[in-house]
Amino acid sequence: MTKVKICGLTRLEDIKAVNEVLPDYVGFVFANSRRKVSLETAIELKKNLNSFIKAVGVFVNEEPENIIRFCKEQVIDVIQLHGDEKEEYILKLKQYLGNDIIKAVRVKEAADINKEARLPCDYILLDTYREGQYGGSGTVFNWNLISNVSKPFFLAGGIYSGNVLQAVKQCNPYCIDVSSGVETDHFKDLGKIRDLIQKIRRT
Ligand SMILES: O=C(O)c1ccccc1N[C@@H]1O[C@H](COP(=O)(O)O)[C@@H](O)[C@H]1O
Repeated sequence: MTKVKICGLTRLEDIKAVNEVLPDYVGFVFANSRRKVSLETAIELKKNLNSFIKAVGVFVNEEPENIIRFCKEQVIDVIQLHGDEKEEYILKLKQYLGNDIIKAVRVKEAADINKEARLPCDYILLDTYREGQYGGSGTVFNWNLISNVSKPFFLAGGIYSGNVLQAVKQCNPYCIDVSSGVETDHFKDLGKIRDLIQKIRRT
């Protein structure tokens, strides 16, 4: 079954919401964003998170030493690199950490996808390219650009309960990744999260 990641949790009530519906992953954004959380907040959120849910740390061009520190604090289980990180950067993290690594690709053209899939990461994440913004755009990209991806991939960018079934059917991702599409007035909305997860799990 297609897995689900709910990204950009910031409050204890978000944690209570996901504990009810058990997505496979949740994301804590440590990059510049209105969803950014501090290490201290993330520690508190993770303490209250159901242990079946994996916590993903979302970073953009972060110092590797900080990522290593966050992993050692056991705040995150999986690392999501959503910036311009290259092969040497990923290899450096791999040298010190056993955590799975997801590398985001902001897709402009089909060739971008398998170029990034050759990086020494465990998964890639396909997201919308938007000038001047690394992620959380709430915008869909052209899914027709996806074909024969050589690694399991997360599909992100503007997914919500109204297009998630089409996304699963057309793209067959390993995991659906959603942030803006399960928010109301910039905060996570349990009704929207529940609706999305129910739709995926009925497929
Ligand atoms: O969510 C953010 O604010 C964010 C900031 C910087 C990098 C990545 C970010 N989130 C990731 O963006 C995608 C798509 O989100 P959306 O559903 O279109 O809002 C997702 O992978 C988030 O992990």
